[in-house]
Amino acid sequence: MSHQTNSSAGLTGTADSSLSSSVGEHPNAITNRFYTYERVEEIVGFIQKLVTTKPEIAIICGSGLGGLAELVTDKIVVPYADIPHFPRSTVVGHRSNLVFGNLNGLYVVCMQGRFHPYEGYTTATCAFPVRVMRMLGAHTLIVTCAAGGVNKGFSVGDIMLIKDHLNFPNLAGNNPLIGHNDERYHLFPGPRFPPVGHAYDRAYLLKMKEVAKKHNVELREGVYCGLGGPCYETIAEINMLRILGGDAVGMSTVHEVTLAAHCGFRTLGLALITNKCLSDYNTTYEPVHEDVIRISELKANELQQLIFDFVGFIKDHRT
Ligand SMILES: O=P(O)(O)O[C@@H]1C[C@H](O)[C@@H](CO)O1
Ligand SMILES: Nc1nc2[nH]cnc2c(=O)[nH]1
Repeated sequence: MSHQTNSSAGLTGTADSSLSSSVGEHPNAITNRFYTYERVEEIVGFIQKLVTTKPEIAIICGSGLGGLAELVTDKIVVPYADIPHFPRSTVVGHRSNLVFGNLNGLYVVCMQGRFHPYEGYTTATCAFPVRVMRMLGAHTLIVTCAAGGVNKGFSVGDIMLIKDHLNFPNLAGNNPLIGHNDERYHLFPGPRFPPVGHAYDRAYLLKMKEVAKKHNVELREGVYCGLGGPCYETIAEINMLRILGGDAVGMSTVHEVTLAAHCGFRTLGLALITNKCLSDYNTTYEPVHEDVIRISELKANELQQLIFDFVGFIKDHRT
């Protein structure tokens, strides 16, 4: 099964000329003109021919955390390469599959591999699968990521509940919602000016703390800083993030959660602290991606157990 995909289409502006507009030449506007309502619908329709059960939970697997999808039973694996118009993951530690199946009693869809702006994708392209998963029927998003520990009290291997984020690309005028606000998403018509103050669901956060307690896992809680990458941070940048109230730093998540808030997902965010961040000019240690993957894989079981139990909670408390 193979379909002609055009992963760069969202970047290069090869969208239909009929969709062109005299405004919005920002790359995200071009992406959003490419990933139109019809195109998202087409992708959803394609997937629904292969997967007839509606997923309730959408899970995005961070670097080295794709093993989460292995917990799913009665799996249907749909490679990104087979899905029309879908981008590909190009980063070590990220596969390129949507994995559907049962997780602790609920039907889920896992993104086994995400897209990052440093791969050359716009933040809108990176985040658009969130809309696909919402249109497939999911109401809850569990987003996971690897991150550096900005908070000096954090240790490598800690799991941090994301209570809020600092979205640096957004602060610099790069938001995945730039472009036409298409109100045809009638199941989840996000407003032109969406609030994101409660993008991370408070009740979910509290529930995850209970789940962790049962497993004797001490969770951290904090603010995730989303930067563009691919460079890890300078010492001055880490010092700045600390002053701004950041606890962990990464290169993903914030654009996904922005789109999730727009389309009405309830979101739980978990960051695995895979490395310390540079703190002073005498430190010789620098973060490397190999360490990020190694620590993620080492801690994956613990994170998977927490998510497995959390999904069980959602199942028992569905309205
Ligand atoms: O995809 P996530 O955010 O889990 O991965 C982080 C950010 C970079 O992709 C990579 C750097 O090591 O890890
Ligand atoms: N930006 C950033 N991303 C990461 N992903 C994992 N560790 C790090 C880090 O230290 N900085």
